[in-house]
Amino acid sequence: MSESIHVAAAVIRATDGRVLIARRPDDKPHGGLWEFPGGKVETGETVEAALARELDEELGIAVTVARPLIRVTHDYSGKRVLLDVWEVTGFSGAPRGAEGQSIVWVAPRALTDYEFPAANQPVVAAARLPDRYLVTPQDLTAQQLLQGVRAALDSGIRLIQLRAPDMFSADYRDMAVDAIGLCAGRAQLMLKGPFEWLGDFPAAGWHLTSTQLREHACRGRPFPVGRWLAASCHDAEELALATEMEVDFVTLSPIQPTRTHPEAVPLGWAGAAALLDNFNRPAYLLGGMTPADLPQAMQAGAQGIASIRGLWRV
Ligand SMILES: Nc1nc2c([nH]c(=O)n2[C@@H]2O[C@H](COP(=O)(O)OP(=O)(O)OP(=O)(O)O)[C@@H](O)[C@H]2O)c(=O)[nH]1
Ligand SMILES: [Mg+2]
Repeated sequence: MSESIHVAAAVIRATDGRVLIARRPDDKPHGGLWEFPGGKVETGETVEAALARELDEELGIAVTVARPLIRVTHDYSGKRVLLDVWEVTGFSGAPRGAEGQSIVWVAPRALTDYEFPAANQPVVAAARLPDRYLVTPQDLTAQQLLQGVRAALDSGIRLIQLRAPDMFSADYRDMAVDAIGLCAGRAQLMLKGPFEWLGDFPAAGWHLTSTQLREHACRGRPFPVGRWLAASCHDAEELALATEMEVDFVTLSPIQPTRTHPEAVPLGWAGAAALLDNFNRPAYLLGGMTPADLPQAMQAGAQGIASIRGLWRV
């Protein structure tokens, strides 16, 4: 396989959450499309150094805080590009189009209104997703669950999976309607349930079990891009199925031993990092994770952490 071109790119985030994008000059490859500022890593240069140099050259800013966000490999008709994307949350200077390019600050959900090069779809997903994914605990009443969801929203949680494997279907469906109402405009709710329910909750995203993934992956995405689709993965084979099904993001588990699945063999940090190295979409590490694990999860190539006990406040 040919060497890929290593590119450092930045999702630059303002304190209000908006993201900076730039329009590629007409005379460059993918001219006229929008991009995350950045450019090619030079020989002997670290990615972080390349990122700092490119953002100085292209925008006239100096990076002070950055974290790895996502690495995406893409094949542009024979030319392989490795987009090494960092989230920049601290910088000095006021960004300007130093090479004459237009720049614009965009709310994360509005990023989908802009046209990016083909490699960027998972990068746009990563830029829109938070670093914490709350999964609700089992063995609670609907009232306890909704109270916990309210508390989570107040604590800043923006992505929630309504998991209640022991609840009767009718009760789960009623609770889902209430949870969708609570989350409206504040957080993205992901539901879990049979495929037959997909059409019943259009405001909610869908989180597939690994069993559903194995069963349905060959048929591709069950609904178009624009509504969030996620899947639970545990190994390379399931990650490959998630790619085949074109999910927007995954959970990868278990990282550490957990009470929910005591029989499962943990992947460990190194195992997770190795799996994510060959995976091109945002992934949340799950299994014994707490917010204190966020830096290490990001170093392992993850979007962040997913957790039940580590993020549940009541
Ligand atoms: N910076 C950047 N490059 C991207 C993105 N998406 C994407 O496919 N690319 C591709 O990555 C490669 C790097 O491009 P670049 O043109 O920014 O490189 P550069 O700043 O070093 O420019 P130069 O070659 O004119 O010196 C190009 O093939 C470009 O199309 C993106 O979001 N940001
Ligand atoms: Mg560039």
